[in-house]
Amino acid sequence: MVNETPQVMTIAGTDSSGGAGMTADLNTFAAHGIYGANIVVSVTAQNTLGVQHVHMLPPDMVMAQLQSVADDLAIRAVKTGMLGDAATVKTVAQGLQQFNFGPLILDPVMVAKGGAQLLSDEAVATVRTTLMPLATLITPNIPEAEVLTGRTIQSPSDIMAAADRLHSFGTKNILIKGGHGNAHMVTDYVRLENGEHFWLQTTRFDTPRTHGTGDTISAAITAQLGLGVTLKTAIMHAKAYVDATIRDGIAVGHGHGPLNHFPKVTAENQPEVYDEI
Ligand SMILES: Nc1ncnc2c1ncn2[C@@H]1O[C@H](COP(=O)(O)OP(=O)(O)O)[C@@H](O)[C@H]1O
Ligand SMILES: Cc1ncc(COP(=O)(O)OP(=O)(O)O)c(N)n1
Repeated sequence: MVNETPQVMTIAGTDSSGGAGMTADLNTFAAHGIYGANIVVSVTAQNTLGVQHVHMLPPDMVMAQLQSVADDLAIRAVKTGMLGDAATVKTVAQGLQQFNFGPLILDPVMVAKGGAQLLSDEAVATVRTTLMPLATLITPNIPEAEVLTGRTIQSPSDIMAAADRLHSFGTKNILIKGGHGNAHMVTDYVRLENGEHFWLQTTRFDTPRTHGTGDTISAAITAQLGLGVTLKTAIMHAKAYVDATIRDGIAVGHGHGPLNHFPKVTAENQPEVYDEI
């Protein structure tokens, strides 16, 4: 008898250039040796220069995909990426309550690196009220954390206050990603359900080839959870992995280029961990 292959799932939009969204998620799952199911909510015409067109799938088609997977597969962890609009957010929340797909990693994708809006303004409140209470972990970047909390973030204490506020919306664990800006170091902040909190710091790579970093770290966490590690270990592995995907880069396109989802991970990729910064 063959042991069941571990399975995880992404609920996201496609990226025709293959760098972000569902492709980044599936490549990340494959790089971790875990099987990935995929629920498509939107199709984007997109390249490394920007997003040219977005087509949302009807909510009943999203629900039909969720039903099909639930009827047959054994999903151990699920992540959401680009969800686009309030109707889709509501449908996904309904599906996640109806079916058991394991822990939810909520990547609240709002704006692509090129500036295109990937979540409508009215959908932000829906994410807050319907998905955040279901999520095991939310992974906003700084601008997304500002929108979700309604507060400006300018300092480490602002980041910690934002994490507390995000926690008050019902999400158990928080990872605020620090890729935006141009400081010499990139610093992510983690606040866990047990009250533990710490900063993860790595050297910033001075490169435009960072398309899909947010998708990739959240997919790596999802993959690790599917493989059975603790959330803290999953976050540490995922941080080292995303660092390697940038460090061991590839040259594709003329703008914000994609990552190398099959990189060499070395000791250099391990983040420094600080209780305070
Ligand atoms: N230039 C960079 N060098 C090193 N790490 C980066 C760089 N840009 C982003 N990261 C890391 O990639 C992950 C995703 O961060 P971020 O870019 O803020 O997310 P998003 O893609 O959602 O905007 C974080 O762990 C962040 O620290
Ligand atoms: C279809 C789709 N989904 C998500 C994104 C944004 O991905 P993210 O990982 O947040 O990365 P950047 O584009 O900001 O690097 C996208 N562009 N398209």
